[in-house]
Amino acid sequence: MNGHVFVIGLGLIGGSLALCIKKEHPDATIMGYDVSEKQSQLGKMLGVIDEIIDEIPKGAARADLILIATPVKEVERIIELLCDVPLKDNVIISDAGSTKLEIVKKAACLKEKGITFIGGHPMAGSHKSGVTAAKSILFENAFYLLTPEKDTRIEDVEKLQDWLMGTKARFLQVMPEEHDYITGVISHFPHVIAASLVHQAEKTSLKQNLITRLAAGGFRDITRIASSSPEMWRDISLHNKAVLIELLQEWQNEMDKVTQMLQEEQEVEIYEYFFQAKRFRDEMPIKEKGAIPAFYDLFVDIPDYPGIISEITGYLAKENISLTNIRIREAREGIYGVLDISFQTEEDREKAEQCIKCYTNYETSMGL
Ligand SMILES: NC(=O)C1=CN([C@@H]2O[C@H](COP(=O)(O)OP(=O)(O)OC[C@H]3O[C@@H](n4cnc5c(N)ncnc54)[C@H](O)[C@@H]3O)[C@@H](O)[C@H]2O)C=CC1
Ligand SMILES: O=C(O)C(=O)Cc1ccc(O)cc1
Repeated sequence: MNGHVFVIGLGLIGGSLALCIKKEHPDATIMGYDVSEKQSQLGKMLGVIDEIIDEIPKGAARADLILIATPVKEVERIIELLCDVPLKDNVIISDAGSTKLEIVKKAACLKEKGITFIGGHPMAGSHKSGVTAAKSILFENAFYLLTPEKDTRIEDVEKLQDWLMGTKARFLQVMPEEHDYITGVISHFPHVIAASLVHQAEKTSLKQNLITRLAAGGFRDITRIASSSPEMWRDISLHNKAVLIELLQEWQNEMDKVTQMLQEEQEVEIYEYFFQAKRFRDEMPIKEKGAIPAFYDLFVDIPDYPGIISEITGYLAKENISLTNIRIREAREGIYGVLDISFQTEEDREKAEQCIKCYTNYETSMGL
């Protein structure tokens, strides 16, 4: 397709969407605006966008497609602004926010002006932020939820999907309320729990300093998402507070039951609690994209001695496994470091894990 695409918010998601659109529609002009000049400059330097826009109205007036990929409270403010500026009659506006109900409500002013707004949410991403983390394969095979209204023209939904074809995502239409409940359960609530586990570890580590040093494996996996942008998650939590409060109440009731099972040493019930959780989780299509992040990173605990990186990359090369990036993430107590190796596919990551297990005794994990 030919035309002007205006991406507002050049972070992980906005940058990745821009790359996907450029790949599929090389004749399109991608304009980008970010409140942070640094992100805009980086976006241009990395070839994520063709043109930097310095004020939203300037880009909006020329756009055939506007994609808003800022934190969700900012999405609302930007929609308000777009309601008051000149736009092309046939422009399509969409967003990538993790919540939909408040955003779709806010977009009523666009509808009054005869402008098409279709809520969107690509269900893949990561705890990383910023345009430098953007990549065109981020959404491949992931679900991409759209929330058109009953009277949204089918041609407009199709046009939006055509623009977004390069994501190679699977589009699915849902109602905004339904969207916020589902993502509340599978994404927003787990985020609150991950943050709470980290808080608990921090508090307890004041009394017992071995806690942070020994926190690895399961703790690392279950809390990886707590390293995501606090600004983004503040906004998501406020937008979806009704769902989150309901889920927190249910969770507290369940934790009361677990407390009771432990106090009364109810062996059978405790076994069942873990068994039923394992059964349901094992049946979930959790390996599919959308359920897990699209960054195929493998973390390897490595001893701190010269030549360790070339030793590991040597093993991977021997097995013909290509990596896309490698860096040391942290050094612990001057003894261990964590090597963060990124791969193009899940298959490569799994092969690498086997390879490192085969050649070394170093511990590996999928999340930091
Ligand atoms: N990170 C993830 O895995 C996913 C995030 N989302 C949603 O996508 C949106 C963007 O998230 P990320 O790209 O991860 O965040 P990010 O932090 O990487 O990027 C957000 C960008 O928006 C910019 N920004 C903030 N306010 C702005 C404003 N008023 N005008 C212009 N730019 C502004 C920031 O400077 C930043 O560069 C959020 O709404 C988030 O809920 C959706 C799917 C996955
Ligand atoms: O990092 C992860 O595992 C994520 O779950 C990323 C993510 C964050 C927010 C979304 O709305 C969708 C996906």
